[in-house]
Amino acid sequence: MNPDICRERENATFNTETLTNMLDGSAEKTRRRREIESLVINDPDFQHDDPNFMSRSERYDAAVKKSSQMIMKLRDYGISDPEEIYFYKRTARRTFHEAFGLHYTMFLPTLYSQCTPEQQKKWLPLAENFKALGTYAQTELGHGTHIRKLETTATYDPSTQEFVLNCPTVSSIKWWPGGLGKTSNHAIVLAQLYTLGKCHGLHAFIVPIRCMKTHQPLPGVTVGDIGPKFGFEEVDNGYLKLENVRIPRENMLMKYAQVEPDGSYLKPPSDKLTYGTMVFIRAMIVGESARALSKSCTIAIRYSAVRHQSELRPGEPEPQILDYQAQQYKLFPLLAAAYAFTFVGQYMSDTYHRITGHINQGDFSQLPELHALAAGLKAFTTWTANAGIEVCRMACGGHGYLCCSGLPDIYVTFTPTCTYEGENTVMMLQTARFLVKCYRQAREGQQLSGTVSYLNEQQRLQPQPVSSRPTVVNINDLASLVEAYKLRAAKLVEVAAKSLQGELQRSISQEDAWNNSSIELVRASDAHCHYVVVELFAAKLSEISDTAVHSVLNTLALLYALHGITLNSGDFLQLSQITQRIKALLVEIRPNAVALVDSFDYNDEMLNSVLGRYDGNVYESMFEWAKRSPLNRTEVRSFIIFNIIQKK
Ligand SMILES: CCCCCCCC/C=C\CCCCCCCCC/C=C/C(=O)SCCNC(=O)CCNC(=O)[C@H](O)C(C)(C)COP(=O)(O)OP(=O)(O)OC[C@H]1O[C@@H](n2cnc3c(N)ncnc32)[C@H](O)[C@@H]1OP(=O)(O)O
Ligand SMILES: Cc1cc2nc3c(=O)[nH]c(=O)nc-3n(C[C@H](O)[C@H](O)[C@H](O)COP(=O)(O)OP(=O)(O)OC[C@H]3O[C@@H](n4cnc5c(N)ncnc54)[C@H](O)[C@@H]3O)c2cc1C
Repeated sequence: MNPDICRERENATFNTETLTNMLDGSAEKTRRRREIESLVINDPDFQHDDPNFMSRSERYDAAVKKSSQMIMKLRDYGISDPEEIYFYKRTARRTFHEAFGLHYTMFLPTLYSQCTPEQQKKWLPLAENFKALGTYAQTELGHGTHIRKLETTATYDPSTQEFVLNCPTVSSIKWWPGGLGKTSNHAIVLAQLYTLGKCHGLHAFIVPIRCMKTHQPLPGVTVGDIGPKFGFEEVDNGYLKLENVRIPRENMLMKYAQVEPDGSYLKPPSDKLTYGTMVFIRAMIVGESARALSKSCTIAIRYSAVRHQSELRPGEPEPQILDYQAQQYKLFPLLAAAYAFTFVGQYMSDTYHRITGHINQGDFSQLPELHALAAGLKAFTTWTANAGIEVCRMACGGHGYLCCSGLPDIYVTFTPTCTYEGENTVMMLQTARFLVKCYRQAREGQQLSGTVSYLNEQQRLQPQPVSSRPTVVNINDLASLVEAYKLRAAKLVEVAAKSLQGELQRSISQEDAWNNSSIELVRASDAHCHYVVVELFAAKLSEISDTAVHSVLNTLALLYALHGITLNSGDFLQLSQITQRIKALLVEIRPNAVALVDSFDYNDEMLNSVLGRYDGNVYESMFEWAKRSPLNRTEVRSFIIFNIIQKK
């Protein structure tokens, strides 16, 4: 064990186990999570080669093998609780995606949420037993964001009681679905429904694409892999062209909208229910942001504790790089954000399940807020985490650029979360749409509840303009900082609403007014989400009884809030003390930095980083890893070089 890292742990002011238990929910939950993780870590079947030394095809093959092994093993262990399955899989996957990822994350959840009981009876046994292996095929070459314009059609033929599916143009070819290229034999296809000559918009259909016996593409189906990407090398994101593919009427997901045998159409209670799976994944991605950022911080902070570089004072030994204020300023606000997002992720998951419970009872009233919250927080947390991972990588200097640091893999695997499940700017604009609506309702005197209840104050504080209200009050008091964020959000929502109003007064169309105000609208959403994160962090603190853990998390929460103010200082009143206070907080966090990342409780196998190793023995491990590079298998690799040298 590296002596520096041992000393860091000895000097921590709190018990990491207590904090880990709190993050997990209880000591028992920590015990069970670790038990599940150790099933993977101690399993010789999961000691695969490092994917970085494999070709793309080898990576895909290894991912398929791993996915099928996971299915068998989960069955053997009798693990069936979704959360426990998730623990098992994320340990086995480590930083990467799994070959059957879309089956779990989108295909199955869509069947659970959008099938009738009869459809569930047919499809769930097939899907849960992996006879029907599925993906979610929505995006087309020509349209990803604007799904109302998707071109794939499903036309009902009452004479045979079938839907006929077609991708009529090149731009309508389905493009991107994970697991579509080679793995899946079924796809949930989003298509424009036509019945009795009328288009009823997007609906979801279960489409068999490959033979369940031979795995060959079915007639009318052209399907394949879209080629290498920035990351996701083990995933066969695919293309799909459907030409007159017939499926039975019962293959339309009919929990909400229905097509009767004679072709008559029954409307759903809300046409946005078809988008439900996206809301689910957006809500879950918030927690994934926390995981990617906490892993990156674990690597960068542990490494910064063992890395010595330069001189602080002449003649003295090189200090740990974690002692440089500039290094702390890079990493500790990200560490604070990782904790904040962990709590926000838990909140988002709870909120999703609570509101979905109401939706299942026929109460759709909270769907708009759920959509706005999931869209906004997905965008807010993925943007921050995405940028933060790169900061962590650069904070490790040159070694951060090596794949064995783990950071490049975390980055390339995480960065598409800013694009998939709704491109982030577009998601922020969806949240803004909800905020502006709420703002107008509040101005009309309606009482708002939930995360937007602060907009009620617009009325109370009139005629005083929001922009002239006092902002930051007490920089050492979290409640006061929450208030500052609330006022900033209220102010920026008002600015956006007024920009829209101003544009409309110039008698341009609603749509152009919206487009001309989109910078203000995105800023309003960002401020709203930032407020929600600070508020939830503060709320979490009130649940913590352990004094030492409370104290260290309070320091992190203050840092998160104050650092956010400095990044957006134009929106707050500038307070000269804030930078000084931030510096003091960095000093406070310094002795606990390693213990705070230890509390995330990533074991070495999951972290997969030579720089972030628990024992801090980074240099020995880097050398061992380098020896395994395929280029080192022979001393003379390229005979071209050999020939050149010989000619000289
Ligand atoms: C047992 C199973 C256990 C499973 C366990 C799983 C555990 C998972 C854990 C972790 C998972 C983490 C991550 C996993 C990663 C998986 C890999 C993912 C791979 C990627 C997949 C994809 O990308 S799928 C494709 C995604 N595509 C999109 O997101 C498209 C984005 N576009 C849209 O959503 C819409 O087109 C858009 C919202 C932009 C606009 O829609 P439109 O119909 O045009 O609406 P608009 O006119 O703007 O608004 C009308 C009205 O509707 C409201 N609204 C819009 N969307 C929704 C919605 N989704 N819900 C509710 N309401 C919605 C909108 O606000 C408007 O309202 P009003 O203002 O009119 O009231
Ligand atoms: C790794 C990966 C996996 C994926 N997996 C799947 C999958 O399994 N299934 C599936 O169906 N899809 C999948 N996708 C596709 C993904 O959902 C889309 O790429 C995503 O929804 C964004 O759509 P787009 O690519 O059309 O981007 P575009 O919408 O073309 O965005 C391009 C730019 O235009 C801007 N823009 C677009 N519309 C607006 C607007 N209204 N206002 C302001 N700006 C706008 C955006 O902000 C962005 O800057 C995957 C994508 C990736 C990268």
